[in-house]
Amino acid sequence: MKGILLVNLGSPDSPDPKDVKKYLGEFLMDERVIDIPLVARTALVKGIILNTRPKQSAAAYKKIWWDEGSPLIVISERLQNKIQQQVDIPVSLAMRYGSMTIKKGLQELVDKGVDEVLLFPLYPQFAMATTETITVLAEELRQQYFPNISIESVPAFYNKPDYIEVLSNSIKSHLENKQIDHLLFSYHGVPERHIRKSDVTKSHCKIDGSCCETPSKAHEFCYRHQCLEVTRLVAKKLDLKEATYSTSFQSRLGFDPWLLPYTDRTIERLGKQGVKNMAIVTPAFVSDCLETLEEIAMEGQEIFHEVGGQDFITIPCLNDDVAFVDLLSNWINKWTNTKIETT
Ligand SMILES: C=CC1=C(C)c2cc3[nH]c(cc4nc(cc5[nH]c(cc1n2)c(C)c5CCC(=O)O)C(CCC(=O)O)=C4C)c(C)c3C=C
Ligand SMILES: [Fe+2]
Ligand SMILES: [Fe+2]
Repeated sequence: MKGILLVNLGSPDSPDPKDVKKYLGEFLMDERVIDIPLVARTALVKGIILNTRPKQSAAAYKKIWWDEGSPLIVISERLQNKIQQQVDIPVSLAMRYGSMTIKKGLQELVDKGVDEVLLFPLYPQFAMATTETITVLAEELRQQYFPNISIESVPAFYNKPDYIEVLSNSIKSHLENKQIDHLLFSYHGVPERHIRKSDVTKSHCKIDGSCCETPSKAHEFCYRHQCLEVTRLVAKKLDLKEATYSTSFQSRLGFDPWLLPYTDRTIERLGKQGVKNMAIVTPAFVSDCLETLEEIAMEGQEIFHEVGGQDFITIPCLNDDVAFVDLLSNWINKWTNTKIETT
């Protein structure tokens, strides 16, 4: 029997610094997130980051935490429940980090009689630190604990026309009757090094002005290309004029060069250049989370107001919107009957 495992990033069990430290320890010790040799990674994460960051992150989590729990997890559960109502096969939910493990999710499916799993990383764009770490871990767990099941993974869906349509419609509906001067597409950042590492051609990704627009096999695994494509395709669909939108990357951690331009500096620059009303959309996240509710909706807004900006509209993620539920359920139903199309 077929079954679905939706996988998102995960959150701490609570906004308590102790739980945040445990969660960050697991997350940042992942070799696909902080991709340096084990000894250096341990020294950096356990010796430096975990001594200071958990307190700071816990304070941020406290600002956005809901009575039901972490927004990212609550929203992912709502999505799972709504999809389950539209498909005939079992749908489970797991998180890459934290208590809702992929192992438990696979076990739940196996207990229901599933032996063919469609692994569905909830990320529109491929990244080593998201899609790849999920698929690699799921395969390791399969080999070790579930050798009698098969796992097929849903690839990044950043350029699927029906996804672009749902995203564009969501943006349009949130901007209805609003006068905005600029729409910023802010994606989670990654270190530039991750882009080069994921380049299957080993020579295409120069992270310059043009490589991401020059067709290449590398783009199947190029996070930067896939982010820029989402912006381009949505802008085309919504007929946005060139100077009225742009792309930036948020949530930088550490001192390595990450993808440019940075979101916080872009918001500041836009405000200083006289943009009075701006909107911001975050298409690397399908569920609202710390990075959208705190870093963008709170910190981003504060930066914009400090430099003279006025209206700052944060467009919610697709979350459990009916159109997004229909989209994912449609893809799942197609796979249930045949095989899902790959990009
Ligand atoms: C959308 C995809 C994401 C990518 C790519 C990504 C890369 C990445 N992240 C860090 C470090 C942190 N990320 C944190 C939170 C966080 N990151 C994502 C998504 C991506 N991360 C989400 C959805 C969240 C929010 C989780 C939630 O519970 O709401 C954090 C924790 C918060 C903080 O202290 O800032 C860290 C740390 C790195 C190093 C990285 C590298 C590629
Ligand atoms: Fe992150
Ligand atoms: Fe590129």
